[in-house]
Amino acid sequence: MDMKSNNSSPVLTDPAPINKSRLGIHSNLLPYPQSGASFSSGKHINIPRKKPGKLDDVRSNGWLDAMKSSSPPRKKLIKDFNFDVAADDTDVAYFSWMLKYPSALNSFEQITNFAKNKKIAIFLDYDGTLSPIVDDPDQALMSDDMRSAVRNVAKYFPTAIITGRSRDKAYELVGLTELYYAGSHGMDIIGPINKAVSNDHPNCIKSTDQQGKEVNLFQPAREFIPMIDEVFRTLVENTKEIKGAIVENHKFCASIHYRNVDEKNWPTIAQCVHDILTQYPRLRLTHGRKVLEVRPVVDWNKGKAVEFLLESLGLSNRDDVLPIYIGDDRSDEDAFKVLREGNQGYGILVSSVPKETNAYYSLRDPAEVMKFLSSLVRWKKLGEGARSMNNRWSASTELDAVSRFSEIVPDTVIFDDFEKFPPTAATVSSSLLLGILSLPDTIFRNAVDMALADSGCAALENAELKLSCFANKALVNVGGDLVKLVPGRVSTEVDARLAYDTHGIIGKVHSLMKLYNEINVPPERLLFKIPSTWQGIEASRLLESEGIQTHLTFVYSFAQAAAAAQAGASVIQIFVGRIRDWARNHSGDLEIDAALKRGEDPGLSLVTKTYNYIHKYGHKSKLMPAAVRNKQDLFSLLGVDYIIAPLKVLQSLNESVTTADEKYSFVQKLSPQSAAAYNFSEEEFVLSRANLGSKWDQLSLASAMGPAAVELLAAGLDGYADQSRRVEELFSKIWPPPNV
Ligand SMILES: O=P(O)(O)OC[C@H]1O[C@H](O[C@H]2O[C@H](CO)[C@@H](O)[C@H](O)[C@H]2O)[C@H](O)[C@@H](O)[C@@H]1O
Repeated sequence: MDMKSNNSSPVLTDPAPINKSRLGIHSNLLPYPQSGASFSSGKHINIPRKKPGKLDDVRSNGWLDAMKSSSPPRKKLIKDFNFDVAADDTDVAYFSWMLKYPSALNSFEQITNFAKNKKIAIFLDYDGTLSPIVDDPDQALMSDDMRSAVRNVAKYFPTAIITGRSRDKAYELVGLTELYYAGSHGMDIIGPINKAVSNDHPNCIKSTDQQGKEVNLFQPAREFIPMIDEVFRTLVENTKEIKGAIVENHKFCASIHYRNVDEKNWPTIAQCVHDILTQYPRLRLTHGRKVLEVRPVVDWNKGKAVEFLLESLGLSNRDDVLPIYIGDDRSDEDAFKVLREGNQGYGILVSSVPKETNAYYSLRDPAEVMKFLSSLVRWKKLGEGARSMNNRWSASTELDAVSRFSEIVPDTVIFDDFEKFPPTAATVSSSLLLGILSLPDTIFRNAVDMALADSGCAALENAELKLSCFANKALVNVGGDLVKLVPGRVSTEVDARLAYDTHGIIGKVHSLMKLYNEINVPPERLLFKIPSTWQGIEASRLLESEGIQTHLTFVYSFAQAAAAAQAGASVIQIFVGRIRDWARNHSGDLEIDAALKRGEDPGLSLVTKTYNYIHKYGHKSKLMPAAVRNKQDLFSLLGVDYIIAPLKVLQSLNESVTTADEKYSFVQKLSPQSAAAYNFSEEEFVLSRANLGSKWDQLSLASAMGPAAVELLAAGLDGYADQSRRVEELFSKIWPPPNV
C-alpha cells in the first residue's frame, strides 16, 4: 500500500533532511573539516565572522515551514466507542500508517520471538519518549512509574539514555545510576571501560562517573565547548525581548525553544539562529520539536552513539544481540537508520500521528513506551517460553487476572475499540468484507479496492470465476494487512459453499496460500478456517499433513471435536453460547441432555470435555471457545488456550479491579493435569472413537452428531454461504470501479 500516493493523506512528512540549502549556508562553507583533527581542547577558537543575513533568508530557505511542522498537533478526541462506528479520519490514517509501522505492543510476540536466544540492549530517548512533551522543558519530568519501569529494564538488559539534553541534565531528570547516559545527541557519552574502544577513539578518555566508578568518557566535539558557550550567550542576549523564547546550553549544542513564542515572532527566532550560523560556519542547525538546535559540524549523532555504546558493551557486530531504540524525535532517526541499515535491531518511533520514519515499529506515547518496557521485563522474568501476550493489560484488573490463564482474543476487528483492546489474532471473512464495503472509510478499504483492480481477475471471461477471484484477492489483501496489525495468527475463512467438498476446500486453501505467498505473508502467520463437516475435517487432516495450519469451526458436538483433534487441526472452535441457546429452546440431543442432567451448561461442558480429550490423548490442537456471553463463562474456562470474548465482556473485566486476594481466587479450571485425571465414560470413549482403530467416515460422524450439532452446523453454513454470495453480488455491482 503506497501511503504517500494520496495527496490528501494526513501523513506528516518531515521536511527534507537537513542539507546545505535548508541551512542557508553557501556551498563553499560545507562540508567543514572534521573537528577532532583540527582543534585541540582548551585552545582559543578563531571564529570567522560574517555579515548577518536578512529575514527573507529564513522564509525562502524553508526554515519557517520546518518550524511549523516540527511537532504533531494535539489529537482531536471525537469518537464514541460505544457505538458501532468506523474510526474517524484521524484514526483511519493512523491505523493505515500502523500497517507500515505496526504497534510494538501488538507485535510484542514477534519481537520477542526474534529476541529468543539474543541479548537485548535498550536505547531510550528522553523527551517525548520517557516524559511527555510539555511547554516548559524544565517541567518535562518522568513519572515514578516510568522510572521504575526503566530501572527494571536496566536490571535485565544493558540500557542507555540517548538524548539531546546535556548528559548532566539527563542524569538529573532520570536519576538512575544503573544506566549509561549519552547527552547532547550522543556527543557526550559515558560508557563502560573498554580498552579497545578507547584505543580506536582518540577522544575517549578514562574518567569517573557520579558514583566514582571508572568509566570511558567520549566527547567527540570537546573543542566546541567554548564556541557553544559563546553561542548560547549570544542567543540568550539576542532573544531576550522575545516572549516565551527559552535558550538551553547542552554543552555540545545550544537549543532555542519557540513552543511558547507567538508565531509572528518565529521569523525573528529563526533569524537569530540564521545569523549565528552565518557567523559560525562550523556549526549547523537541526530541527527538534518546536526547538532549533545549533550543533557542531561533526560526523556524530545518536546513531553513532548507539554504535559506540554497543562497541563499548562488547555487543557490536554480533548476531546474538538485538538492540532496540525507542525515540520520538527527528534526531532519533539517525539511530533508527543505523539499526535498519545494519539489519541489527528495531527502531520504535513514539508518535500519535503518522510520520515518515526509519523505525520498524511504533508506540503512541510514553504510556505505551512504559507498557512495552514492562512487558519486556515480564517476558524476561517469565522466561522465553512463557505466553507473553497474556500480560498485555494492567496488573490490577480482572482482565489481567484472567489473562494469566488463557489468551483472551477480543472479538473485534475494525469497527470496535481497537485501541483499548488491540486484537491479538484476527479472522478475515466474507462478513468482514461486507463490513468494509458498507462503510465509507476503513483502514482495509484500500486492500479491497486493490483486489478489484486486479488485472489477472479482470481478464477472466467467466463471470463466476472472475468474482470468486476478486473475493480471494480481497480476503488475502485484507488478511495481509491484518497480519501486520495483530501479533497472532490471521485466520482466513474458506468459502462455506465448499463445506461438503474436501478437494474443493484443499484447492481453495492452496490458491489462497499462493496469493499470501505473493504478498510475502509467511505460512506460520496463517490459519485457514474450515467448517467441521466430515469433508472439512478430512481437508484439515490432509492440509495439516502438508504443514498448512487449519482452524476447524462450527464444532457443536463431542464427535466433531474428537474428529477434529484426531485430524490434527491446529485450532478447534466451539460456540459455547449457541449450544446453550439451542438447549434452551429444544430437547432430544443426548449429549446436551446428559450435560443438563449433571447440572452443567452444555456449551461449557463440551469445551471442558474436548480440552480434556485433547490433553489426555496428546493431540496438538489448541482449543478456542467462542460465543461466550458473560464473565462467568470466561471464568469457567480459565486455562483453555484461547477465549474469544466480546468487547462488552472485556470492558466489564477491565473495569473491575481485583484486590491481591481476589486475584489469587481466579482458579484455573482446565489444565493438562486435570485432563490427565479425567475419566471418560464408556459412552464418551466410544463416541470419541478413541478405541477404534478406524478413522471417522462420513456416516459414523453423521450418526454421532446429535440434532443440535446438525442444526447449528447447517445454520452456520447457511449464514457463511449467504455472506459469500453477498460479497460477490456487491463486487459485481461495483466492478469495474471508476479507476479500472
Ligand atoms: O533527544 P530528546 O531527549 O528527545 O531531547 C530533545 C529535546 O527535548 C527537549 O525539548 C522537547 O521537550 C520539551 C519538554 O517536553 C518541549 O518543551 C520542547 O518543545 C521539545 O522540543 C529539550 O528541552 C531539548 O533541549 C532537547 O534537545
